[in-house]
Amino acid sequence: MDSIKVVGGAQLNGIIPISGAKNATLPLMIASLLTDETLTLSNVPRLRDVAQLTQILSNHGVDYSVNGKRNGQDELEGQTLSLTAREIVDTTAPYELVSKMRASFWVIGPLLARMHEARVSLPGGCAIGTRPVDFFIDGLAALGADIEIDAGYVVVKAPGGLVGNRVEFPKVSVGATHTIMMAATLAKGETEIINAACEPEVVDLANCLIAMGAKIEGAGTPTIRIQGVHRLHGAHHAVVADRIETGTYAMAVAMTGGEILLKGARADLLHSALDVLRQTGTEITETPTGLKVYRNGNGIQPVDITTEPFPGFPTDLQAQFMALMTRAGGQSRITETIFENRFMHVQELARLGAQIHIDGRTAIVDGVSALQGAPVMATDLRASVSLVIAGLAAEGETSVSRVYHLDRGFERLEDKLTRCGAQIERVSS
Ligand SMILES: CC(=O)N[C@H]1[C@@H](OP(=O)(O)OP(=O)(O)OC[C@H]2O[C@@H](n3ccc(=O)[nH]c3=O)[C@H](O)[C@@H]2O)O[C@H](CO)[C@@H](O)[C@@H]1O
Ligand SMILES: C=C(OP(=O)(O)O)C(=O)O
Repeated sequence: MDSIKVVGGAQLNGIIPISGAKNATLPLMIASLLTDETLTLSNVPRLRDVAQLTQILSNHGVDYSVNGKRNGQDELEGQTLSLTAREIVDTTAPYELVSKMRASFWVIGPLLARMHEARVSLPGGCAIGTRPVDFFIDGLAALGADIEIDAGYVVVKAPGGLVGNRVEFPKVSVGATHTIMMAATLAKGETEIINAACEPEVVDLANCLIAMGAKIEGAGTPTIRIQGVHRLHGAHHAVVADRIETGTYAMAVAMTGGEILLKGARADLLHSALDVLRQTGTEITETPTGLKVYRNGNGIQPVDITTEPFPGFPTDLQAQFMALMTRAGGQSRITETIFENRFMHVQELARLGAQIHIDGRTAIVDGVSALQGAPVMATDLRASVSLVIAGLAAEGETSVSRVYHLDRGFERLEDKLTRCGAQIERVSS
């Protein structure tokens, strides 16, 4: 199993290209199930989750082809992925495939909308909480589906097709918003989603669905209205920049010092996290090509944060921010409100000398003047990268094991950081 070795102490200077967002790419790929024509996605990141989802989609009958190329500076550009679901050959999404990735459960919406039936295993994904699927079930039932849970599978049927309705989520859910929005595009009549997720990835999916012929208004606000159509057609869509990757590298520079241009990054996708970073003493400037992030030798100021749905501080940056706060000049409080078990990085950061204690949903971090490198274990995707950020600033060598988590969501992490002066390498065993 591969591990990542980081020798801390180097500043980061240079350019980091920001990839297309994993969390937009996955629902966009799933949207290909809604049409028998080709959906072409550009700026697709090379990630384990993307490869995994192509397997799941091909099991349903989706043909796909991938093209990637290098630009003039020998920099890899995002891939172009063409997906064609001319015929759906299987409406079952099996446990062996779905258990590896939470987002694969979302195929339930398009399969039901197009084929009027689906049998989808209950999902897996990052072990950061119980992560139930009740909002999906209630939402699809509101659109007229009969639903049964059978031996770990959600079995949905709507023999006469789905019918638009009002769907109100008790709590904001990104995945349930994606799924109901996709299902509603082919339902009869109007669907209104209340308390919809406003995340940029929902807007990106809505834009792609609109390009495919869907009638959707209000994506990016808490109320989305979808007027069902008879069929969707093929389209070309470029995946939005990854705001979590952007925030992660911005925090890495805030940690090590230096100056980085995050090429292709968009400030409007992560205002709250950038505001917090500015309060820590990091300078962030918008430029025509991306975001410039700079921190000189001055210390890191402690800042309290609470994770919230967009436009609040994202839970997917909580672990990385905690890593940064381990070196702050004082105490900070980090409150996680989205997932009940998303502090697994705390005990690993402690191995590096971080001083953190947990009080319910809040982690209280007392900044230390130095971290010391040590062997640590990645527990989930964002936790893994928080250990890399801590390792970049720790004295000596940090070895992060179980990096397969990292490969789910960070494209060429070692390569991007090495080019900016970090001492980081993958060790295969
Ligand atoms: C692939 C992808 O895009 N993953 C993101 C997505 O996950 P995901 O879509 O799984 O997360 P949700 O937004 O659905 O989860 C938000 C909260 O709602 C709860 N909930 C959700 C559905 C449901 O039926 N019942 C229920 O109780 C969850 O347990 C959680 O407490 O949004 C999360 C929140 O921004 C991010 O951390 C993940 O990176
Ligand atoms: C939690 C994440 O992914 P998933 O929802 O696929 O587990 C994530 O991207 O941080």
